[in-house]
Amino acid sequence: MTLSIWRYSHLALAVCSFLFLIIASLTGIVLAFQPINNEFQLSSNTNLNEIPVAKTIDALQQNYLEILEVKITPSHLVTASVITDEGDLEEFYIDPITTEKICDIIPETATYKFAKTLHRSLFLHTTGRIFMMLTSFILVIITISGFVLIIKRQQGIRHFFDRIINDHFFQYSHVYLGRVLLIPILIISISGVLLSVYQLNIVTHTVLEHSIDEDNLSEEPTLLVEEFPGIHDVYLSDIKSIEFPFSPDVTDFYKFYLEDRELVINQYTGEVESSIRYPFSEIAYQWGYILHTGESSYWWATILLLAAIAILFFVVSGFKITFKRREAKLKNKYKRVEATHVILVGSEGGTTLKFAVWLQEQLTNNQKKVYIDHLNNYTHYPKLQQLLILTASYGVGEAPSNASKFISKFSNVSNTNFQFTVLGFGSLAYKDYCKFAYEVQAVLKKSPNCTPVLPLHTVNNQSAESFNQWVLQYAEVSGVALGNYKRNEDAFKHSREKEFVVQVKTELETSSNAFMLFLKPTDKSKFKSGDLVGISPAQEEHQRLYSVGVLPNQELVLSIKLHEYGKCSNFLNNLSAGETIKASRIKNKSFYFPKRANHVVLIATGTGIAPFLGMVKQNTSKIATHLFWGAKNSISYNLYADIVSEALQNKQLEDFIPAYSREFTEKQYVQDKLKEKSEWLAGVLDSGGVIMICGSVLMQKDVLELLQSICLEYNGKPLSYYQKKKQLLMDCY
Ligand SMILES: Cc1cc2nc3c(=O)[nH]c(=O)nc-3n(C[C@H](O)[C@H](O)[C@H](O)COP(=O)(O)O)c2cc1C
Repeated sequence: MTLSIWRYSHLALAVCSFLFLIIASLTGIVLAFQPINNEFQLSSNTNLNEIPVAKTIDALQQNYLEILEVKITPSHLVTASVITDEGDLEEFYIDPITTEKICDIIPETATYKFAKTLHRSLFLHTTGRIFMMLTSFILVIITISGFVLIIKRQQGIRHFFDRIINDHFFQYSHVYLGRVLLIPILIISISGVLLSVYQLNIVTHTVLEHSIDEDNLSEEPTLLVEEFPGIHDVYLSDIKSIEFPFSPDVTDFYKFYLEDRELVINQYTGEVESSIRYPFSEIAYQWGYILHTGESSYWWATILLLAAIAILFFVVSGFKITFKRREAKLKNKYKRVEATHVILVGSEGGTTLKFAVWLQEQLTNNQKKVYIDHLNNYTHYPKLQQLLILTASYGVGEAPSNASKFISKFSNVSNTNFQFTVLGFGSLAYKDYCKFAYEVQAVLKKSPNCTPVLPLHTVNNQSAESFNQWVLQYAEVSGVALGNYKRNEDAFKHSREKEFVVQVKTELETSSNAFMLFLKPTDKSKFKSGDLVGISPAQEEHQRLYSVGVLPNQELVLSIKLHEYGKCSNFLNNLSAGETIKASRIKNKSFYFPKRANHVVLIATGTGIAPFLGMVKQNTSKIATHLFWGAKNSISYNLYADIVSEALQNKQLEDFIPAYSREFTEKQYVQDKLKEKSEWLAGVLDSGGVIMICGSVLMQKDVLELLQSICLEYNGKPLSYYQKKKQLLMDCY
């Protein structure tokens, strides 16, 4: 709930102000160039904090007839207003030591002037200034709410700079840049408000009143400026400007405007006749000016420039994220009161909605009267037969904002007997994997008039494969013909299809119903073990993905389970050596064998062993590698025996630990074998070792639960700690 308040305020404020933010950023980019440009054109190596101000005044008085004023610009350049020997009043940049003219003051370009007025007041005078002040203020709140959202997303301030988990480009970069530029943007916006407050005269500049006893002013002893006691430790870097005495009258003074105070100096004796510190408001204004304009430093101006560009990017990416959330619209053909099948969705980022909308379409095609809605809108459905819930988890295993009221509503609304099924969408990168879906399942299960049609099914990282597994099970129990959900093609980068020659197609191993296929690319293959290969059994058919191992001779090893009605597995099973097929590579960078690790533990069931066969064969640096493999019986092992035993002999594999579920009277699963080695596994993770899991999601779920308890018991850390450090790699389907 709190998450959505922050999110809505972040979004609502951005929507209200985005036009002004775009104007402010674009003009800010132009304005930031001025200090950078000046600095490049006139930069000198002179260090103003090494030049006593008296020395410069002395030199000026020798070189010019009369001096009116000297200014130090925020970018540390020195200008002088002087009367020249020709009697002309001129203002120019001077060398701070010789006081010779360097060049005329560079006039502001028309573009700069235009940008400045637009930036400050939109050419609308006071009204425009008020708008720009409000824009700056809104930007402060947007930045703060963004900061809170990042903390919530990263699950705590301690994890603020941790890896950003599983997201599309715009979401990822929005968070990434937000973290990097948070402080500069906060500074820009706060200082913008401050400057506007002064421009609008809400706060006025303080005029310091010096009270000097003019009757007691002395002209004795007359000293050279160099000997003035009042300024002997004042350097050019301390000064903003100096006004020179207008006449030789003792009541005309040198007026020094320093960073923190004003000094009035007797032009004869050099005594300080008055010194007044600026009030805090004036110092704050000065800082606000320097920080907002970047005029004091080339580096800061560059950061401001980047921040202004980033604000433009935030506007674009923010809208992209919002539109993505709203991409899948919930539209209904049937009314709530006539629906027999109700799909309720819990989604924050919008991806779960896509799965739900697809399911609605499939059920409608099967002549079901379907009604789809957000979980929060749960209500009475008079004809309800089946309730299908698809929900993501957020925060720390909490409900997405459109599902936060579901559990309380469920206990207050009554529906007559109905069946239900819950599908949890989540990410194993979070320690509370699909927790909200489990909560929903538990609540429904407790209710006497609800009957589950299937056990809870979870989908990691929006895996289409995993969702399709549920689709198959659901189709079977409910007797409806559902299609195959196609993954979002953007999520995976397919390369072009290429030709592969079948080297070997093994016989079908009947106890596991699996076979192996060895493919050789016709050109230079760039596959790596762990990549996926996409094969379509016929044109127009969508690709099926298989995890591949790559042998040292660049042959691809695939291990395939034959499904009775599986088009692709039958197509592949009917191949023979010498035939050519087309396939494409899908890079799977997050599932490559580590280049460096003291131990690697490989865990697979059934055909999930394929990528590991390639990995061990290419383990030339002989990293201590341990393979746990689960299957029905030892006969299933025959398919892989040659490769595994050769790797064991060559020390590319340290040990092979099989677990057979139907070999002995006592069933053994891969997690049982892992449990026997709990302490050792904890040590492997603690010392930087890597665990890789490939195979079924059901095995994956059990293994992860076990690893989680091992990590907590022995290392006092959750499994997600190691996952974030890339010590847990998974490819399960
Ligand atoms: C900030 C944030 C927090 C998340 N927290 C969890 C969590 O606690 N448990 C979980 O299983 N998944 C978590 N996820 C992953 C999402 O549930 C998962 O990506 C889901 O598919 C998103 O679906 P949606 O786009 O429909 O919201 C989180 C994702 C984000 C961005």
